[in-house]
Amino acid sequence: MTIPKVLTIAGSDTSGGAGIQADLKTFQELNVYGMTALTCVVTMDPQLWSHNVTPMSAELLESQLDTVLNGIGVTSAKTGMLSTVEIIDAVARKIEERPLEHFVVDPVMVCKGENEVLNPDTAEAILEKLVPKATVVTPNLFEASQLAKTAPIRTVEDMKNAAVKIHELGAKHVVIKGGGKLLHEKAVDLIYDGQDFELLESDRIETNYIHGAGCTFSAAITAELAKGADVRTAVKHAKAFVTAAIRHGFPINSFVGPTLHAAQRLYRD
Ligand SMILES: Nc1ncnc2c1ncn2[C@@H]1O[C@H](COP(=O)(O)OP(=O)(O)O)[C@@H](O)[C@H]1O
Ligand SMILES: Cc1ncc(COP(=O)(O)O)c(C=O)c1O
Ligand SMILES: [Mg+2]
Repeated sequence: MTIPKVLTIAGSDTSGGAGIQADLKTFQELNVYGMTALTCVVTMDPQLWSHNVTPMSAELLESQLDTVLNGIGVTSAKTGMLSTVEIIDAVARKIEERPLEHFVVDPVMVCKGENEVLNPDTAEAILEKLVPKATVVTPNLFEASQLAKTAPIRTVEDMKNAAVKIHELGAKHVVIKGGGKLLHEKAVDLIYDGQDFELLESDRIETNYIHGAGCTFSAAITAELAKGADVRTAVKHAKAFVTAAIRHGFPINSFVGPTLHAAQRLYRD
C-alpha cells in the first residue's frame, strides 16, 4: 500500500488543538502519512491562558526540512505559525531548492482570542517570501486584510476585493475564511483562482470551541491535495471536515475548546 506523505511546518500548540498537533491529527484522520518541521513552541499561563511563543533556531528548522524534503520526500506541505523572519526565510529557501507539487500557506498571524499580530515583521515576510510560492493560501479575515493591506473585511464584497489583491501577490488559489466573523448568516469561505469566485457556505455553528479550526482546515486541504484532489475539491472536503470538527468542539478547561478532529469518523457527520 502506498500512502501519500505530507509535511507540516508549524508551531507546537501545547494544548493540542491547533498548530502541529491539529495538523497531525487531521492527517491521520484523512489517511495520509504526516511529518513535521517544528518552528516554535507555544505555552500558556495556567492561570490567565496568555500565550508565550518560543521560536526554534533557523538552523534547527533547516535540519528538519532537510530530513523530510531531501531524505524522504513529500507530495504536499503546509505552513502554520512561523514566528520569526529567519524561519520564514529558511522555509522559502528550502522550498526553492526543492519545489513541491502542492504548497499550502496558512498565514497564521494571530491566535484566536488574541488581537495583536504575533510579530508584524513576519506578516511582511510571509507576504513577500511564501505567498508567491503557494498553491493555496488560507488567511482568516484578519490575515487577509493584512496581506491585501485593506481595511477590516466585513462583507463578501470586501472578501472578493482582498482575494484579488492576494492573488496578485502570486498565490495560485486564495481561500479566505469568513468563519464566524463575517456579516453573514452562514459560515462562508471564498475561493478565488484568478478568474472565478466560488463561495462555500456551511451552517454557522454557535460555539466558542473553535480553537485550531484554521489549522485543521489547511491541514485537511494539504491531505486532500496529496491524495490527488484538485484544489476546489480539496477545499470542499476540508470544509466538510472542519465543519464536523467544529460541530463537535469541546472545552478542555475554562479558557479554550478545540475542535474534534475525529468528528467525521466518530459521528459520521
Ligand atoms: N462558527 C462557525 N461555524 C461554522 N464554521 C466555522 C465557524 N467558525 C469558523 N468556521 C469555519 O472554520 C474554518 C476556519 O476558519 P477560521 O476559524 O476563521 O480560521 P482561523 O482559525 O484561522 O481563524 C473555515 O472553514 C470557517 O468558515
Ligand atoms: C502553534 C499554533 N499554531 C497556530 C495557531 C492558530 O490556530 P487557529 O487554527 O485557531 O488559527 C495557534 C493558536 O493558538 C497555535 O498555538
Ligand atoms: Mg488560523
